[in-house]
Amino acid sequence: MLAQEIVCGTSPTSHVPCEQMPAPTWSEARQLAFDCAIPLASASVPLADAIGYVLATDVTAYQDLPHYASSAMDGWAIHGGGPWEITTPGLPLSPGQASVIATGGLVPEGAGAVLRKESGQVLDAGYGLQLSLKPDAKPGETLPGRHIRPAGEEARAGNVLVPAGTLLNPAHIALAAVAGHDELQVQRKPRVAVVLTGSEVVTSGQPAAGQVRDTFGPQLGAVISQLGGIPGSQQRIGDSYEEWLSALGGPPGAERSDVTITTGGTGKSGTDHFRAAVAALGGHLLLDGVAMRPGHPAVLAGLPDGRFVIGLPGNPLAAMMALMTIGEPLLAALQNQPFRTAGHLTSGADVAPSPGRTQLIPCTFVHGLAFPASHTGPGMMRGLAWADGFMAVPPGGVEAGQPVPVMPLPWTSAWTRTWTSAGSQAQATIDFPNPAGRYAPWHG
Ligand SMILES: Nc1nc2c(c(=O)[nH]1)N[C@H]1C(S)=C(S)[C@@H](COP(=O)(O)OP(=O)(O)OC[C@H]3O[C@@H](n4cnc5c(N)ncnc54)[C@H](O)[C@@H]3O)O[C@H]1N2
Ligand code: MOO
Repeated sequence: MLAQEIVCGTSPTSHVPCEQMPAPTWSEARQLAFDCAIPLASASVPLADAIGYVLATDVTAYQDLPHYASSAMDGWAIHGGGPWEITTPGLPLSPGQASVIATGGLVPEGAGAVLRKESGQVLDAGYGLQLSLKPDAKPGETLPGRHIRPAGEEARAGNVLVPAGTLLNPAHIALAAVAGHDELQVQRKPRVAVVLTGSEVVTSGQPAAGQVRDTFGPQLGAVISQLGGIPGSQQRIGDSYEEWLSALGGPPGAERSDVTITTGGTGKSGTDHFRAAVAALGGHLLLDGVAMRPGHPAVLAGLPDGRFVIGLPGNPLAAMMALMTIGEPLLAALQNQPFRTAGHLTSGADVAPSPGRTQLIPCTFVHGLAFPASHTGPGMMRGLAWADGFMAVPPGGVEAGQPVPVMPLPWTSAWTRTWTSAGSQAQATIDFPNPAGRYAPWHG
């Protein structure tokens, strides 16, 4: 859903056309992509379906957890120090009485403790069964509260068990079930359609000269899911304006996406139609180019029906860096997730300056250092394939030993340990919890 105030470029207040403004920096572009969306509506879903969604409303305890005092052992509920006369289970106990109880059973009124089976012995006393402590029973077995799980020891009625904003994992769902919830209110996930463009793009086998093998079709669905979206339709078109118009307009009656990602056609040649098609559909550009490399021609637009369109450049690495710059914060905002700022690691190598633009370089994280990968040209996938994240090297470059902004990739363990398990917004700042592991902590 589009935010009410849509801005372009670096001005927060005016509606200056994008082309008249300097391209925003990488950080500004990320912030702008985040700020231009408001969260999608929430919906109530059955517990099991809520895993992987962001919780929209706190899950609270309807009653104390556990809601009654129960036995932690198989044995006897006892009143007093023994020996005890064994009575009917479930009835209130008077001093000197005991009754059989199973693990999880309701502790009867009057019971001060539970004597576990191994610690007691039963004799027929003639007038009834009598329970006594075994001589080898552990000390303290009859002390008040022994082997009783008191009511409310896990939570009190009204306590917040899972705060709104949490990305729900299976254990959260189990906790909600324990607390008596049947459905949870979750943030709707954005539906993301993909339009792959380019008549030179082929989808199988080895491409001939002048053709390229499609790198986006096989990976984008998974990356969209990893960013919290629901992959929708995937359409392939050539390079004509008519095809662009009809693909962005969408087939009549088709389920509308919240976001459409296009690939290619962000340049300004005769076969690049992103901007013209958006304009013809009554849309407007929210971002037109970013001061970064690769990926500088990336575009973000809004259509009158509330849809966002992300224009990824055709070059494969450029497209993925543009997706992390624009798509990642946009999808986070639509899901009511916090804005994710870059962390910092120490650079393991010098990176030369590139005046006026941020260099996005796939890198590996080794013992707290970030090492730029090789094979990171805008059209290459080889460097990214082995990377843990990417460096966002400022225009002035970076020297080995200096801190450099870094971000994890959605498919690496670094991402899992920083962001997808972040829970509440307050916990969502980047912090590696395992400094002893391969990934050392980020510097602030
Ligand atoms: N005169 C200029 N030319 C270019 C500029 C510029 O500033 N001035 N910028 C260059 C940069 S940087 C980029 S990035 C690209 C952006 O190009 P487009 O978004 O218009 O993309 P295309 O021209 O359609 O394709 C570029 C490149 O990517 C290949 N491609 C396209 N789709 C796929 C796919 N599905 N899988 C793999 N590869 C794909 C396509 O064949 C081209 O090689 O413009 C530069 N030019
Ligand atoms: O920005 Mo292009 O994205 O360098 O390949």
